Amino acid sequence: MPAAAYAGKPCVCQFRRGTCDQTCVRDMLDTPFYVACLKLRNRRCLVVGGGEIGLEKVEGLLACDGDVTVIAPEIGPELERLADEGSIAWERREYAGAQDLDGVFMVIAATDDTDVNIRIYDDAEERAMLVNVVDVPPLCNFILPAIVRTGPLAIAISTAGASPALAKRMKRQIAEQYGEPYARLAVMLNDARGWAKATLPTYQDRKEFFEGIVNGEPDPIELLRDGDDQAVLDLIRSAQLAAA
Ligand SMILES: C[C@@]1(CC(=O)O)c2cc3[nH]c(cc4nc(cc5[nH]c(cc(n2)[C@H]1CCC(=O)O)[C@@](C)(CC(=O)O)[C@@H]5CCC(=O)O)C(CC(=O)O)=C4CCC(=O)O)c(CCC(=O)O)c3CC(=O)O
Ligand SMILES: NC(=O)C1=CN([C@@H]2O[C@H](COP(=O)(O)OP(=O)(O)OC[C@H]3O[C@@H](n4cnc5c(N)ncnc54)[C@H](O)[C@@H]3O)[C@@H](O)[C@H]2O)C=CC1
Repeated sequence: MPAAAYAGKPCVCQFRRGTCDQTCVRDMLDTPFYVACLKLRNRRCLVVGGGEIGLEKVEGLLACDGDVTVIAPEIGPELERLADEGSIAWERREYAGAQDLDGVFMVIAATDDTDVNIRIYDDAEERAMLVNVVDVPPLCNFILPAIVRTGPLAIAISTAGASPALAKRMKRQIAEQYGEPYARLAVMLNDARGWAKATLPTYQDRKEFFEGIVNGEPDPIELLRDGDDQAVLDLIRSAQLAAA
């Protein structure tokens, strides 16, 4: 019986392994994913396919300052607008093969053609580069989490593919709990990092300084929730005076 995810469309397992026995679905839950935060600025990120899903992926990459190229014979109006304004490069053609991956850091395949998606995965794996074929776990060497992003804070939620719908629900709930005040506190503490490195001699001193503020009384998050940013700046200032 084919995996539910592939109902009505060709199952990737059939292409790669003959008969689909849902191995790919079991593999996912047995896979420990190494979670990292990638710098995309000035790195070439390729999205193959320019429909609704391609657009979603492009927006995620642009939000992280990726240098984005789309390869697709046809793209949607919003992608066309992004190409016209110079935010992305559009190569109006089909995926041509491994040479399209030259100098590319990461490729996301969002075409509606399974054979093309498989080729992209194989070409990328051959080069040991990052590849995600949208919604096809066996053709991904990285998967995308749901993300709650506020200022410098990014909270990533992954279920290892078990349930993207659940990841979306958790995203809503986490966004309600950790929002603006946490992001503002992170920025304020970042402003004190230079001082701490220059003034406090050991890692232990700096750890105590930052943990003292973050976990101290009064609670800086409560102060920020009340809109009292100045009280938090004062808190940091007095911790600096006490520590120096
Ligand atoms: C493995 C992974 C690979 C990857 O694509 O990276 C993958 C795979 C699959 N997704 C499927 C379905 C859906 N995916 C979404 C949504 C999102 N999917 C995302 C990530 C991932 N999806 C990776 C694992 C993430 C993790 O670790 O949990 C999110 C989080 C991030 C993003 O895409 O950027 C984004 C929400 C972002 C947000 O809103 O913030 C929805 C809901 C919706 O559409 O609104 C549904 C329908 C509901 C449901 O199925 O739960 C299917 C079945 C397809 C089918 O049935 O045909 C497969 C394949 C399979 O299960 O075999
Ligand atoms: N639309 C949706 O809500 C969802 C779609 N998906 C899957 O994601 C994939 C993309 O979805 P959509 O964006 O809706 O598809 P779409 O049909 O709107 O776009 C497909 C894109 O791929 C391009 N393309 C086709 N062959 C190509 C080739 N050889 N080289 C380069 N580009 C090529 C097309 O020109 C087009 O830009 C599909 O496999 C779909 O099953 C998965 C989950 C939800």
